[in-house]
Amino acid sequence: MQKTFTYPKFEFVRPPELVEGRVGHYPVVVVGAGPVGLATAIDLAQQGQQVLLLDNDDTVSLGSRGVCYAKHTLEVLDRMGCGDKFVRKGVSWDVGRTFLRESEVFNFNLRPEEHHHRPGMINLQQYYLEQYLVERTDELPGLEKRFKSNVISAVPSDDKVTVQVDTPEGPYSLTTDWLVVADGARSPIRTMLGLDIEGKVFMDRFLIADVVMKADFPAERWFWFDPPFHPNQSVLLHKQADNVWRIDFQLGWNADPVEEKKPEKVIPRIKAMLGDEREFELEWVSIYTFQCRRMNSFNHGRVLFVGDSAHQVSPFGARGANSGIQDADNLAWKLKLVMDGKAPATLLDSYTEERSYAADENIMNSTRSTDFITPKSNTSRMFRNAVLELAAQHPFARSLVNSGRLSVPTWLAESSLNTPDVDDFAGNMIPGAPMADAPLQTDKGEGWLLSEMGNRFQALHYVEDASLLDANTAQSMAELALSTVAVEPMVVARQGVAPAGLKTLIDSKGCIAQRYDMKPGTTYLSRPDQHVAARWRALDTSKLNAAVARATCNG
Ligand SMILES: O=C(O)CCc1cccc(O)c1
Repeated sequence: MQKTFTYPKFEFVRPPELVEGRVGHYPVVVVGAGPVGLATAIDLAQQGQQVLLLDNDDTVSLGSRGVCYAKHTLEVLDRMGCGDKFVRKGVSWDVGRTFLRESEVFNFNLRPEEHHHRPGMINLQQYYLEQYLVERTDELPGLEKRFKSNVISAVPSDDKVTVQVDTPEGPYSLTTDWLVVADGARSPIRTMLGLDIEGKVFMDRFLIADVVMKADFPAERWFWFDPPFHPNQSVLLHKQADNVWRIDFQLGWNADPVEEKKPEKVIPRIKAMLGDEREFELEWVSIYTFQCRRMNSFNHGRVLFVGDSAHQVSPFGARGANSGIQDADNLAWKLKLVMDGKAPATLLDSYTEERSYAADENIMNSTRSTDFITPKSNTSRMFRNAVLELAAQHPFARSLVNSGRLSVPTWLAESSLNTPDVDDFAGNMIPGAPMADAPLQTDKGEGWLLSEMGNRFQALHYVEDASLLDANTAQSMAELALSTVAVEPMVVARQGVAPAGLKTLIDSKGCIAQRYDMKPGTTYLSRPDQHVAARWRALDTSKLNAAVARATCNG
């Protein structure tokens, strides 16, 4: 199996610890070169941080566990300098359809409005995601990768973490100021540290069949309840790159995972679905069960947990890898400020605060979908079936159909890092919101708001005509860039070029003003991870500086 992808092999290179027989010290070590570890290492290295990335394997993910990458994840990957590659190779889609038997009962569109750069979702095999992220790491000086390097012990103390690494040429030790753990759902490091992860296991089994076939089905998510080709169970279909199609068959808890993986069991299931005439080849087959659970805290002194090591959900809604990449997005800028001495270590508590809030939202959505797909009792099954029967005719029932609510970024509305609104605003770009994209023009031509945002604090100040910005305002904006935690000032305008060399973003289609409810004088403060931190109807740099202090725990 696996005919469409050639696995890269990453060589083991003897590290200086083994060559020179010494204990190396590193400012930050990331363990695990899956999507989340790679993203964290990239984000830190992009900010000029020296990073060591350790992985126990020498290639990318065997088979494709993750499939769907959401619009927001693509925007994060854009900020990490590699979004285009994913969108070029991936299959973009916006529409999902849910069927009961052979009839469509419900559909959704992930991109209900125009003028966004990225699609609602792309589907791309996890091995491509990892390969492209590895390629991005190759472009970043200061990011060292070590493959075939298995962490066998991690001992934290007040001022460092001591790590033992096993390799094909023997073990060695190193120390690090910060250890970022991205070693997956079973997280050996979590176990080594005796830390718990709590939640529930779902009593169901699913078969993943990735098949290669030429099919002209649309690039949409199709989900069936009780289809004639797989009665009383559910089936999910997604198109991936290279004409690979992901089919998930619900099997029930009593299915034998060894038997069900055999081609002689899998192929008839696929033929029942696609018909005898359609030619296909099996690419990858796997059986999975899942859990919804999370750690109580994601930061433990100098050890920080990201992705599946910290929290897990069912695949329905594609909230696993997408939320893991948002962990990286949330953690990297905070850790960098702490490492640079520009923020206290308490800023890392806000990583747990914000990302455990997100994990709870993901677990809640994932649990609801799973309960709908796998009802726990006869009563729940009767209710579920009644909802499905009613949904085709009655809109009220449609909203109760739940085959997975697809990943969207978390609105960090409750975060202690936000400065609450004191002025009136319409719309949803509230403090804590992930910033909405919008088309614009710069002196380089047409572009997108989010391409101008991120990796630093920024202040967006709106005027009608940038050339009429008064000298005092321009001067106070320019001074924002000189603070310890620098804020890049930018002017958003319908026309004109701002004085004093301030960057001007032309809101060519009026979408920025509309999406952010901007009026002349409106000022937004955004965080390095493209979340809104604060906003006012007029620029007051003392309020803005206080909001930066609050967003960095310097207040
Ligand atoms: O469409 C969905 O809800 C998720 C699709 C998915 C994600 C990860 C694995 C998998 O087999 C299916």
